[in-house]
Amino acid sequence: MTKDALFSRPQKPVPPFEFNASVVQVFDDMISRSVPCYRELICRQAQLAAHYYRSGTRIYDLGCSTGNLELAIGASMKEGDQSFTLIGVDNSEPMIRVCREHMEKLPQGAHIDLSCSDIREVEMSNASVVILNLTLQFIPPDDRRKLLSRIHRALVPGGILLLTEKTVHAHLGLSQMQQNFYYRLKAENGYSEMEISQKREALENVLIPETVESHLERLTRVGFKAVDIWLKWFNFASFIALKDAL
Ligand SMILES: Nc1ncnc2c1ncn2[C@@H]1O[C@H](C[S@+](CC[C@H]([NH3+])C(=O)[O-])CC(=O)[O-])[C@@H](O)[C@H]1O
Ligand SMILES: O=C(O)C(=O)Cc1ccccc1
Repeated sequence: MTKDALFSRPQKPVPPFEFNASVVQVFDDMISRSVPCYRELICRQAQLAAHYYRSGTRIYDLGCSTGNLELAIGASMKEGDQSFTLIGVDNSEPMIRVCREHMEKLPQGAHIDLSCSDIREVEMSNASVVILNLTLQFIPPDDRRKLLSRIHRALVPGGILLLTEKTVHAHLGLSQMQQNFYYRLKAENGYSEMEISQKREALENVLIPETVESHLERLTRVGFKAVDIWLKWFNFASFIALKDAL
């Protein structure tokens, strides 16, 4: 795994963050050192996907990156010896290229289609599971409700959305405390003050977090009947939203 040192040297100015070939090359190191509980997120969301998957339907992984969830879902399904159909979508061509290489490791029975597209444009239907794992935060806020509404419509009865996001808190003091603990985690994971500061600048207006309350309100408004927060770490939250209350 290539170590992420993309922000270790001074950049003047720091360019806006993008999922280009340089980021893809260090992505697995970057995300595992920058997202708290990342391995837990991958493992449990894969198990949840296997639990709720219905034969004859689809799983959509929106913002699939290098395919970590695809591989974990394959492993979880293998336990139940299920074949499944998964559509992975990402608009970064280098990401999809690496994801395609990783799909070679999937067990028999996995039917994976990868699409290099914008998730706001992708057609979705007959889904029992849709996953937005750290992706909605990169979608302009004005486009988020329409996307979530399309996801809700694409789900079959009993279908679920798994949504994980970086968040902010409505109370300024709590928000600052959460951010301080987050930057402490990054420092504990080996990032320098310069890397933390330059990454923050690069993500300004690129990664736009919202409050937990905003996510809950929007999920209910687009029609999800039951929502739970199954994991939370300071300024990161993972939601499971059920299309029906059953
Ligand atoms: N409009 C868009 N359309 C399609 N893809 C997009 C768009 N905007 C961003 N992306 C893609 O969304 C992904 C966000 S990373 C997801 C991690 C992954 N889910 C994982 O489980 O490892 C999260 C992170 O790096 O913090 C990147 O691959 C982008 O190219
Ligand atoms: O929010 C941050 O400071 C991050 O570093 C999150 C992140 C992780 C991986 C790619 C892009 C952003």
